[in-house]
Amino acid sequence: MIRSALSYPSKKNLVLQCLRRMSSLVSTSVSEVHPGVAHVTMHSPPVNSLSLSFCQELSQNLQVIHKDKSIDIILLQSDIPGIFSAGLDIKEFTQPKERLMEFWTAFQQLYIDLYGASQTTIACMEGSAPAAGCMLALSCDYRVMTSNTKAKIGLNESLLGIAAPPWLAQQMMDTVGSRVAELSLWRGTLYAPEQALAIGLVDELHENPRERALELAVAEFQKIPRQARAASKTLTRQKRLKHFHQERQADLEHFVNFITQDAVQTQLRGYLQQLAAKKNKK
Ligand SMILES: CCCCCCCCCC/C=C/CC(=O)SCCNC(=O)CCNC(=O)[C@H](O)C(C)(C)COP(=O)(O)OP(=O)(O)OC[C@H]1O[C@@H](n2cnc3c(N)ncnc32)[C@H](O)[C@@H]1OP(=O)(O)O
Repeated sequence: MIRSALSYPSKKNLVLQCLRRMSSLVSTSVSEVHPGVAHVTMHSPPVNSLSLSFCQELSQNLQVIHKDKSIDIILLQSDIPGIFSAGLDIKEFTQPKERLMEFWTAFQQLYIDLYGASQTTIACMEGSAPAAGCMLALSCDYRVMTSNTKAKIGLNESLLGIAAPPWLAQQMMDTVGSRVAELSLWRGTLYAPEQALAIGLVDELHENPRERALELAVAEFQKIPRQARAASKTLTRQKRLKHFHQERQADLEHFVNFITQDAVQTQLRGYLQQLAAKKNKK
């Protein structure tokens, strides 16, 4: 039987709660929901867009959990209805160079901390996950998405006049195959849940992704020896991570050079205006 977080006022739980209270961190919370299973919950309204501080905070929380040997499964979720994460905070793209570098470095680190986690990670998506929101999901080991057709997932960067970084494009290729990824990337396709399931971008649809993820964690994944799960991950991810570390500095320079181009900045401003206009029409 699955019990609620409050049923487990374990030492671990208290440590995690104290850590959160002691820090000024506010956009993510961590709680042990079942022995060995931690929820990492994103709550940065309105849309969980990944700003510099949000990336840093999420990373910091993941690093705390990584060191905690009592946690072997992480469930990544959002408490904003209809949204998993809107991806990178587009306003960050218009900042001065120093800040852009800090921002991208934090985003790279978040990828390392999530994709490279030794624990088993499950993305519980109750809403949309465009672009870097999709990166968060792709970095997890398993993806459960809502069956609500309003939710969308995919890499829509091309529609902003930009392109996904090579390592994110690679994650898409690893997950759905080269040809589907290639088409998705240049079209900027955002998939409805049934389509995402059909191409293998998500693993399961469920009316209640949180409930399903916890059930999977306890009834299925925890039954597989922890060290075997971690070793299997190493088999498939180590090469990618090694390459990423080798290319990290070049990736940073590439990002800054690309995003500061006048044509790109014009496109991004136009995209932000489209978002605002869409909101005004509601
Ligand atoms: C070889 C070439 C190599 C190139 C290397 C260069 C690398 C460059 C890489 C750049 C990588 C980018 C990855 C990204 O993540 S880009 C971000 C992409 N994200 C999006 O396009 C999402 C846009 N948002 C939406 O589609 C919708 O908001 C939503 C998530 C579906 C939610 O819809 P909903 O109707 O609920 O909400 P609203 O649209 O009304 O939005 C509410 C407010 O939130 C603001 N908003 C939304 N998304 C973002 C965002 N990503 N960043 C900042 N702000 C965002 C929106 O403007 C509203 O704000 P307001 O209340 O102030 O009006």
